[in-house]
Amino acid sequence: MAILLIDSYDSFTYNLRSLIETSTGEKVITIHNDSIPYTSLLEFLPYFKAIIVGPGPGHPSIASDVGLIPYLFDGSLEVDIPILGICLGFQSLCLSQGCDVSRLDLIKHGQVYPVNHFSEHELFKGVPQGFESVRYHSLYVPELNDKLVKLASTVEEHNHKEIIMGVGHVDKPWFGVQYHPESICSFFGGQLVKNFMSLANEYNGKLRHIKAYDDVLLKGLCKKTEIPKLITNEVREAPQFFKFKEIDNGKKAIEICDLLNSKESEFVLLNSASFPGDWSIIGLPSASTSVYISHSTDSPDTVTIKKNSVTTQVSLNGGNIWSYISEFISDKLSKNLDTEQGFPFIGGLLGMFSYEEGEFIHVSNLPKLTSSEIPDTKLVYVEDCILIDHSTEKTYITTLNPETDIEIISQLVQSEHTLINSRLSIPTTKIVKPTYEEYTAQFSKCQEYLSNGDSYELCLTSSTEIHIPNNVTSWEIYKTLTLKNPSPYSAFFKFKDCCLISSSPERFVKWDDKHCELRPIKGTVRKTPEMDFNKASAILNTAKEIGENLMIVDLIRHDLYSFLSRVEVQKLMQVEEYTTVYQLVSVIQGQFEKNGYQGIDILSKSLPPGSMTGAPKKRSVELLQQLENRRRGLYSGVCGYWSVDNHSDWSVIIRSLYHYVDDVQNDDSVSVWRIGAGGAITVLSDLQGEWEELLTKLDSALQIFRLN
Ligand SMILES: C=C(O[C@@H]1C=C(C(=O)O)C=C[C@H]1O)C(=O)O
Ligand SMILES: NC(=O)CC[C@H](N)C(=O)O
Repeated sequence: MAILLIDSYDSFTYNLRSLIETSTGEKVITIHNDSIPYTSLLEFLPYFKAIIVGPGPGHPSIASDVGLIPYLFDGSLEVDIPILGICLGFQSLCLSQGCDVSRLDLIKHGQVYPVNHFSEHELFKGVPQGFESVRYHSLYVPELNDKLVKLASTVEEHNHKEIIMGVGHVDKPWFGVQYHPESICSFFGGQLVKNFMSLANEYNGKLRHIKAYDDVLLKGLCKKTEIPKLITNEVREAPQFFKFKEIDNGKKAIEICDLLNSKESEFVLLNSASFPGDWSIIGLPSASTSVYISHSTDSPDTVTIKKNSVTTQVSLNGGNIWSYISEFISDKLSKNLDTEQGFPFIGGLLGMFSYEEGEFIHVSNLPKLTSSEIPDTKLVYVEDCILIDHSTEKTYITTLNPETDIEIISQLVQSEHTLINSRLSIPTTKIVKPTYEEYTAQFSKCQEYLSNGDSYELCLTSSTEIHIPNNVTSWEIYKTLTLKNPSPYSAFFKFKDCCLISSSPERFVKWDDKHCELRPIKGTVRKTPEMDFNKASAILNTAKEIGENLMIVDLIRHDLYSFLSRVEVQKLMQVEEYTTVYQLVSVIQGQFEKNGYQGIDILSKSLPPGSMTGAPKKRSVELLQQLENRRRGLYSGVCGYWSVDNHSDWSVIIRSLYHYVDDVQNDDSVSVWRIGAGGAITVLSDLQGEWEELLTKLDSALQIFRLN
């Protein structure tokens, strides 16, 4: 026997599923509200003890927002099924019984309120008065009619108005709550679900016969939402070949790369020279063993491979880029090599994925960024690396290739070199920034979507173009940026068709065989001489900043719970200091299970990063696409590595510059580089504040340029 959970494409659904499973021990089958027609669902209903109708964007009266949900409440069944509606589900229940659904005058997204309950109702048994719960809603039910009884409420602080937070039907086994019991900041959510199931069991015992759980039948029902695993084969115990050598070398990663650059030796660099990344990784592509993998969302069905200087187009044969790279690496993949040195990377894939490579984006509706197709996935497989451990200041040369002569690399790295003077600033011929007028119009559109209940938070972003004369090299730009804005996830990737220079402060996901860790940043305060840590902490400890961060923490928990059953928030909203800003950071960890999903499954289904979209993710991405009407390209994507021993780390591409090979002006004498910048817009945002925040973030990279 099971519980049916109906998802309205919300970003918190799997948090709810986990809450139901852990509090009741029941199996949960999840479907979308439009997975099947209601008439087809009818034959499955006798197998379910109860239905939980989850939250979601939109309005309960809009058919495309709620799908089959209204039919559940039309009273046409001979014997009713117990139903608990949450937020949009609650509003749908109230609307179906003839109550109005109106818009709140002060909308609450990600805000904690004390809730009181009444008449000692079973639904709130064991729940104290004034229990804290998170509200994510624009709409509310102002008044109940005689079919529904008020079971809980909260009070608005601005007008002391009571807002209904819980209802029960007078003669049907239907209940609803307006708040989100599954949020990380809600209490007694599990108790509520447990109480609902006791009520449901009591009702079922008297009136319903529930059919025994039928795995095949019910799996057929949820076919649409089940995600296949990307790695299916047994991975080897250890890499086929691995060798390393510690070298005596005082050079920093940037000095080694400068040396390689001066010798025209190819390299890619992940330069985590400061907390929380404590290693720098230099990948050394080689003509014989390296493989370049490119994929463009404009040609979704093929991937371009370059190996031994030969380029081939490979059909994905019905798969996608994720199945391709998983297959590519699967015969090389081994269990974590737990070396004494704790190498994060021993060879494998290094590179990046663009925003458009993520879910829910309809690229064909967007204008192209350059005249030719741009890569949305750009990876290089390398077997030779230089690794620098910043905690011990030790340098290692590593290889997966028995043919590699580590001595040759050691000698190269150890050869005499002084850092070639970096430029204090980079000359530009033109900088095209977003305009305040355009931003104002987009900001007010965001507010409209937020107040209609279509989104709880929208990460609105802009693009700035920088025209740089071609006599300035990308490596020079990198050196200047990393000097002015050192960051934990600094990176330099130069490929034939694109280049990325990142000074990102934000980890997206890191994984090994056992865990994955996500580290969203949301909440930003500019550093000035007057702004110290304590003052910034006070600003970051307000409803606006907490709400922004909380929404993304809940969204990421959902992304992880869609694959894993053990997810933990290890840090909730801590203030961290960076070169130009203070940021509010949370850390969420998920644990992998034996023979279950792995890190690559999570990465493939969690892009774009929630901190760059807002929540609910699907609807927010769609709205942002309409609003921004441009490709974000590498900005808002991720860059990092996947080691063949299944250690992996990806950062969010922000505070970064990027360039595509065709993006040139004036007969190729000037290259166009781009920087994206933006921030989360919520109902508590103010236009001026958000605009300044955007400029602050933009400045973290823009500060290195001067107009010629
Ligand atoms: C959108 C950007 O940053 C994102 C938005 C943040 C915010 O709204 O506070 C903070 C960090 C990033 O997740 C950017 O840097 O352009
Ligand atoms: N969290 C939700 O389910 C929100 C429901 C509805 N879209 C509102 O804003 O009120």
